[in-house]
Amino acid sequence: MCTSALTQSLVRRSVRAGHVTNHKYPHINMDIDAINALPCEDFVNIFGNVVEKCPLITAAVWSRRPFANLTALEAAISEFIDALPESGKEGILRCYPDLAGRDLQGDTLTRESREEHARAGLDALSSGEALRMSRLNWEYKVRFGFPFVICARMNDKANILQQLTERCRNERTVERARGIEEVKKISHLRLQSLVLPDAPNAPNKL
Ligand SMILES: NC(=O)N[C@H]1NC(=O)NC1=O
Repeated sequence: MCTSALTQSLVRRSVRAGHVTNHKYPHINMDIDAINALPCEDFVNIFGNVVEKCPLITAAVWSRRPFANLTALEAAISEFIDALPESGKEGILRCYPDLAGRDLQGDTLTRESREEHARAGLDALSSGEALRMSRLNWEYKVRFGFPFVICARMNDKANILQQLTERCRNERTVERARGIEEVKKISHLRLQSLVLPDAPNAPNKL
């Protein structure tokens, strides 16, 4: 297991209701004070995939400590994203894998994304659904130059297919903003499940 996966697994196992010992730091509790005290490397190991494959955002936000609470940490991530030029926002969208795409088939999704796919039933599509999803994802990407992004944990596969069909008809600026809204929803749930693993939407409830 790589350091990042190990740290995340330790934190998931050891953090309960935001106040239980983190095994990597036996002397501290992983409440907001403990999060604020993390060195950058560990902060990034734990929170680096809150925005998919964008640990740079986590490393940048680390310098905004101390955070009053988890909401403040989430707000710092959102503000960082909002301050990016449009090309930066599109870059973030391009870091997300296609839903039910090549990474799912090749088992190369990140842990978070794999759990989100499973939550929406995207790992169990019929061949007809898989074909439709693949065509629409391709059509969307050709039209906009970035992949369709939606918070899978807040939708089921039927809903995702419907949204994908409808959103293909939008203007590029509308879709860029819409995609970033979805990125923030995904980040919110990822943060919650890291720090509050007993939350109703946490992946360990699968
Ligand atoms: N393309 C896309 O929306 N991907 C993502 N959505 C989600 O909830 N997890 C992802 O990886």
